[in-house]
Amino acid sequence: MLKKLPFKRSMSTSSLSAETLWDPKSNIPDSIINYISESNYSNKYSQLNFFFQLISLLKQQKRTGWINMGIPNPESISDHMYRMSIISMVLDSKNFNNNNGELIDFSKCCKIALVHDIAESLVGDIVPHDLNIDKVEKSKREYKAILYLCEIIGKYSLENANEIKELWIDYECQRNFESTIVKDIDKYELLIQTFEYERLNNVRMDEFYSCRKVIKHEEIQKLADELINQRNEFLKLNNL
Ligand SMILES: Nc1nc2c(ncn2[C@H]2C[C@H](O)[C@@H](COP(=O)(O)O)O2)c(=O)[nH]1
Ligand SMILES: [Mn+2]
Repeated sequence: MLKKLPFKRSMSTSSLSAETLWDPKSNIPDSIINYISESNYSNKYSQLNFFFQLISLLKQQKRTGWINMGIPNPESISDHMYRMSIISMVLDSKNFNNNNGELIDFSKCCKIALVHDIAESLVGDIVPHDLNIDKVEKSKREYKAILYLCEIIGKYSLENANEIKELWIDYECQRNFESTIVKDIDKYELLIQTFEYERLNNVRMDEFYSCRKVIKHEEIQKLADELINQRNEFLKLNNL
């Protein structure tokens, strides 16, 4: 169950590193860099304001999967994470069983949903099977990006920075029950959005439904299957 980061990680957090030539700072657009001179970095509030400007990149960047399909006005990365956090708030924990009787912390699911793609602010939204960037390089870049983002937050609150970093690693390594639920929600949310774009554009995008087979938790399988039934009705009605 415990999956490791797909690259070597030394034990002590202080010397963690992800060997890649890619540098988070090189991906910060001039629109942000130009308005924050080095001198303004002096206090913790300017650091936090800088971090919040970096989060804007999640609101601005549209999800690559939709761009590649030519979907007009596609959702952003943060749109995706927002609905995932709402789904985490609504799901009934009584319908999830982690086999060892522990209570599932859905507020943790909510937090994981909100941070799981935060590194994409600087790395970008890389689609599965991207021919230019393999999974290991993607993970290294995202890990370097989360360390960079949390270093900035840490200038204001080391505790909160560490929480965000650990929640992100929870998801990346799927190292607890909550993160496996959020992984399922990530796929289910993609299905919801796919069906919505199919209806809006009167097209079918079959390839996105392949993610149904990796949804593990029965409650989310039920939600996904109900959505797919509705989608199949839509395809029939519209001869697609
Ligand atoms: N063309 C496809 N794109 C896909 C598929 N599954 C996900 N995606 C897209 C959606 C996002 O743009 C990006 C990754 O999303 P994460 O939430 O995992 O960061 O890839 C697919 O089957 N086909
Ligand atoms: Mn995601």
